Amino acid sequence: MSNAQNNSQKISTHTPMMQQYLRIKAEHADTLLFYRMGDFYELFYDDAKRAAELLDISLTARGSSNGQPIPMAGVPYHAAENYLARLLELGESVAICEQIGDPATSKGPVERQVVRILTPGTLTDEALLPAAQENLLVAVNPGDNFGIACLDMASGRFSVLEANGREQLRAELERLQPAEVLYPEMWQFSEKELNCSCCRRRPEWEFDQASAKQLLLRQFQVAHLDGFGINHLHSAIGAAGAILNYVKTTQRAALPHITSIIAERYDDAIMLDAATRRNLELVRSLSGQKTALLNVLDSTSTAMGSRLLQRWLQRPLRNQQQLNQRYSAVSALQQLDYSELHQQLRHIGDIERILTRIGLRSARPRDLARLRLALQTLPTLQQLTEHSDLAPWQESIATFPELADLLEQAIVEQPPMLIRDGGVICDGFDDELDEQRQLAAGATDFLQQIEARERQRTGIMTLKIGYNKVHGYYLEASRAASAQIPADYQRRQTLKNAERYIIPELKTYEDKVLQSQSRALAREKWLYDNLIEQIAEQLPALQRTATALAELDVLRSFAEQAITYQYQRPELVEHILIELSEARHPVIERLQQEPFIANDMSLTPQQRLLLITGPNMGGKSTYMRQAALLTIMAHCGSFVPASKAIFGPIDRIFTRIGASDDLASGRSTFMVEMTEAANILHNATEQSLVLMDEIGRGTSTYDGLALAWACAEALLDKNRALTLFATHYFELTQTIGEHHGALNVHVEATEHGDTIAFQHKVKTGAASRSFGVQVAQLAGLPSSVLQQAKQYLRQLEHDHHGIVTKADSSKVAEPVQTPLFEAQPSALEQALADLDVNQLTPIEALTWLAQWQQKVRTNK
Ligand SMILES: Nc1ncnc2c1ncn2[C@@H]1O[C@H](COP(=O)(O)OP(=O)(O)OP(=O)(O)O)[C@@H](O)[C@H]1O
Repeated sequence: MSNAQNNSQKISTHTPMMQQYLRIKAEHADTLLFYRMGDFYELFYDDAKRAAELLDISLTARGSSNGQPIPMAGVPYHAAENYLARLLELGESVAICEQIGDPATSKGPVERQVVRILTPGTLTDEALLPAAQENLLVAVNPGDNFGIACLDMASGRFSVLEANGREQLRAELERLQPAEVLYPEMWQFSEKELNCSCCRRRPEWEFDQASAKQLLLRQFQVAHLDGFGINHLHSAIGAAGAILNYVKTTQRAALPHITSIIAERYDDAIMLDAATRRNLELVRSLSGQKTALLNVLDSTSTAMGSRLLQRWLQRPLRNQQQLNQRYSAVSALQQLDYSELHQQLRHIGDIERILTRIGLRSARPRDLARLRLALQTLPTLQQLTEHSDLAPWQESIATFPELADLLEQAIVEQPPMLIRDGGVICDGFDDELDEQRQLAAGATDFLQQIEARERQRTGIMTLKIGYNKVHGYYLEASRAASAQIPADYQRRQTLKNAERYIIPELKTYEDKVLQSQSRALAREKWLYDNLIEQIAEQLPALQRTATALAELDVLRSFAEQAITYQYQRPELVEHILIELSEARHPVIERLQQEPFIANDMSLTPQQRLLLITGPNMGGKSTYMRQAALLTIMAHCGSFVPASKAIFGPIDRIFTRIGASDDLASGRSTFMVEMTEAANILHNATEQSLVLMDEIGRGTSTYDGLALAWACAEALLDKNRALTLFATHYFELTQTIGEHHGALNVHVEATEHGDTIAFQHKVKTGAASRSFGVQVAQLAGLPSSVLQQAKQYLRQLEHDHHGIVTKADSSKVAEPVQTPLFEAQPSALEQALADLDVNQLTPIEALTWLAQWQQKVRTNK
């Protein structure tokens, strides 16, 4: 039991302030409570210890209560954001408890209330959010299917879908990379399964479908959910309800920016399983040093554009009409002034998130200044996008001249961070504010006059007027000048080198200044809130504009990339096909110094498997990956690095690339490899693109070869998927490569003496050998080991003539296992071999035959 809980049982023995604290803390047991004390947020008891450890701040004690010292840690109010950001990054949630009563009129401790709970998945504050990434709150509701709801709180984008089984759930969570996941408390999920370090069990009833429906109806102010097309997604509706419940509890405010919910359909997008998403390194690389596809494709001008590009890459579309519309837009943007467009879009900034903060009434003065600039830019953007192929976007960009005017008149050029200190609203915008400000300024002038006069009167030239909260306005003089202080000065405070005095006149003006200043501030705050209300009235239209601008930003980025790196417009057809001419790998071609060798590739139902052989480092993986990356780029609407690219319908992309131990879930390299292969063989269709890189290498030669062979055969004959199959098992070039529907190709390399040169050119036909030893030499293997390897290689080649058979145990260590390909004779074969036909009568022969037929039939 925590100290705080312990103490709360004896709450009445604490000081009144501590009683208040413990009452509030009891309602937020799992959350760190930031308790406002003047200019600090303070944490007590276990919260203090935890925060001190996580933030590396000092742990002290604030007096004692109930006879015990109270552990305390505190952060200054004005620097709280930094600390909050760090805590949230570490997966903590923080309840912000503010003073809401007036200290001057309070009896006992000033009234306090939790005004917001910050959790990793519900952030909207600029300082707490990563600009270039979405920050998603996801709820998972297991039922017949796994209902998934997902909210990007900072933009209001709300979506649902249902995953059919754990594999699909994993794939979706890999795509979404949630910041926080909610699930019903009856269920058991690990952080790894949910792909998130901040998972919360929520009460079962929050996922209840009927009450979830009611919540959604109220949120969207509609009579039924038919218009959203989500009625059939029962578990997902429950999940959406849990999200709304949670967000309402944490925000403690209305959520006007969440205006609709989208049902994501699996058929709309090319499906990518979790392993494929990771392996293809679409938006993040597997290791820190590598570069993801996103990094080379992203030349967007705004953070909201960059986030949209990530969403597009993670969910490539299948609708060819929509894709063609995007291609046409990219072509149009290539012809327009896309550099100027870039400049103008930069002015737009991140209005998506600004609009959310306006909806939540938490926008800061600088948000309004940025919105003003964005609104001023809209007419130019409309002009710059004048083209028939851009009509769908141009029409969605509205201009808001009245709002732009209003913000121009109301908000100063460079407003301060917070409205609290004033100075946000322009002079001349509001008569009453001007009047209060003049009064305050007039009084300040008067104080300056007093200062000048008193210097004159006393002859103390260093005499100055100052102010602090305790003593108000005072006159300060150095202690050395004490003798010159007139009799009407009343001493208020003695410092080390100075004395502070007041005079009655000063007190009178102090009241005036403070009154007019606080009236001006109150008026300013009122005007500011009003302004936000006026903007909020137009929120839906503004959000539509923001969405169109984000899309335009991504399409503009595609156009720029296409021109800079000679990408071509893909062609989409209705029959099954992937045809690439002179294709390049979009990431490697940018990163490496050496020129990149372009290659062709053709997959059709008649030639649906390419068996790729060639030396290590020859470029097999690169060739395969580029096919998948180009397919994904094309299905986002981007042009592709190839002189020509034609795609038929694609339903899924599968990859079995590389291998790593999954120690956390207790799976070995080989187990991971086989699990991924099983997923492919169960699910790939003739419209799927399958990348199989060196399957079987995780086990012994025979098992590996056998498995690779059987997998390739199944992909060819059963799945009939479009398959790129790289292997070092040369035996497959004869068994599979010459199969109907398959083609042998190899990456070229030439041998120069003992070393090897890679041409990286893909050619028809099988490779003759592996060059493994030569590549090992390039890698710097010790020459004694290399010499030994060469000798063993000669022995092996001599013994096996290229085909793997049982090795000679007297010469090399033999892989110990039963040879899979030496089939044992079946019982029937054995019986037939044992049969002496000459000894049989015709009747016996017929009986024998009938018996065996019976046996065979019953066995089937
Ligand atoms: N078409 C190409 N043009 C230029 N360089 C290339 C090309 N393809 C590959 N490379 C270079 O060769 C390196 C090795 O390529 P890759 O990993 O595809 O080889 P691999 O045949 O799959 O090797 P292994 O069998 O060892 O996995 C790449 O990192 C890249 O630098």
